[in-house]
Amino acid sequence: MTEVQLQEFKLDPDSELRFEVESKNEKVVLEVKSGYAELFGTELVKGKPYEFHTGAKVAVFTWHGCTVELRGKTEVSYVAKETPMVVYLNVHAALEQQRVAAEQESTRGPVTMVVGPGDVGKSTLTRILLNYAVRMGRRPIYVDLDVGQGSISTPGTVGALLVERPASIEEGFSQQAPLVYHFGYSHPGENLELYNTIVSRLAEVIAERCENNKKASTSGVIINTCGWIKGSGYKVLSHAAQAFEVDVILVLDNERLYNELKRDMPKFVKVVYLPKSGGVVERSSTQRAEARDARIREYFYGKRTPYYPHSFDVKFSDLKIYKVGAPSLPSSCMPLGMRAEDALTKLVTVWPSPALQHRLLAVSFAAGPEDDVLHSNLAGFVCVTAVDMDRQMITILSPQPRPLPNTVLLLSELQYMDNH
Ligand SMILES: Nc1ncnc2c1ncn2[C@@H]1O[C@H](COP(=O)(O)OP(=O)(O)OP(=O)(O)O)[C@@H](O)[C@H]1O
Repeated sequence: MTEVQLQEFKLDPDSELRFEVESKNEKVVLEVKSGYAELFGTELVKGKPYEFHTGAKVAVFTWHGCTVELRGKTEVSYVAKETPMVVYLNVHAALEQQRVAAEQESTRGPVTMVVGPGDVGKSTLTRILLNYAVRMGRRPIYVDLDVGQGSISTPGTVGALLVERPASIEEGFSQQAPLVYHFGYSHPGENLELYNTIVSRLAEVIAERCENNKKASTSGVIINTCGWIKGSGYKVLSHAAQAFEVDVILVLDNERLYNELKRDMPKFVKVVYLPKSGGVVERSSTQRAEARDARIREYFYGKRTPYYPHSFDVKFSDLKIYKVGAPSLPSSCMPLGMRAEDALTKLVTVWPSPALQHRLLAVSFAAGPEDDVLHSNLAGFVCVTAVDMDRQMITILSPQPRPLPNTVLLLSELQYMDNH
């Protein structure tokens, strides 16, 4: 029997324990023995074991001091005394003041966008701010515009959630009734026109929902974005800021972006520069691809709580599969009144073929192709596991048993090999 590695750490107030689990099929169990600690804004329960698996990069922070035990093999584990948590807490306090004002004046709470290059801790800061807000009894809306590493639904989508309780340590925010729109790629640059269209649509729907939900409206919105900040990436961010009518932009660790936004945003938008945490771990493109894959696997099979997806056959004739975006033609070849960019948001019929194998298909809520498919949110995703051209059938992996809730499906570039 191999011996379980056991480590105990005594943390002073305002410090954090950072650790990473790297080895394949490894499991590390964390337990707070005494004192108080939190993980990215969620309080840890004393004496309760929390499990972390391969790929986890974690920080256990304490405001008051604590003793923590780790069981299992960690590649890195150290205590850091320098953290930006006080600065992040101050940001939370400032947002909270705006929420109080919004409540008193029956106006909208702060709409905050977190921006910065890749691997600076944007998702982590978003999670911390949402957790702090919900711990104060707020019901903020979490928007994720990161189509590459997003945590709502699957990669290749933008989405929003109403946050009603702190993120679970092991599973993140509860994914009940998310609002999700199809993009189909892991980078916004693959179809800027479509990306901007769905971001505007998401902003519009959230504004409508806030009108009917005063609590969510005064609690405000926190938006996580992609790490693409130069050239067209900057334009995409500016467009999102405009679409969501943001009040605050938090810029993590990039002075150039901070100065550009300060110069270009209207005066009422507060642009704030924040340091990144020294603990944020940089990920290689392979690790990012692996994280995307793990996210899709989690969508079908669950993380801590296992899900049991269904596999069934569907006739080609029972499906209407579309891809968004026709090849763009030069403007001179377009019909009068149409822009070349319009082609990028057009639906193109996809005929089933073996090329569909392993591809994700978004199940739309749109009644038919004549309906506004791009502006309709998604019921969910299925993955094509086999295509039988002889029987004219595809086999799909679906979170729900048959029948599919809708026959309008949108093809995603993202793939998933189901070898569960
Ligand atoms: N203080 C910390 N200590 C240890 N690990 C951390 C800390 N903060 C964040 N991390 C880890 O670093 C990784 C990158 O952080 P995060 O995903 O927040 O960055 P990001 O800027 O959103 O990345 P992306 O460019 O993919 O959008 C995550 O795995 C996260 O768990």
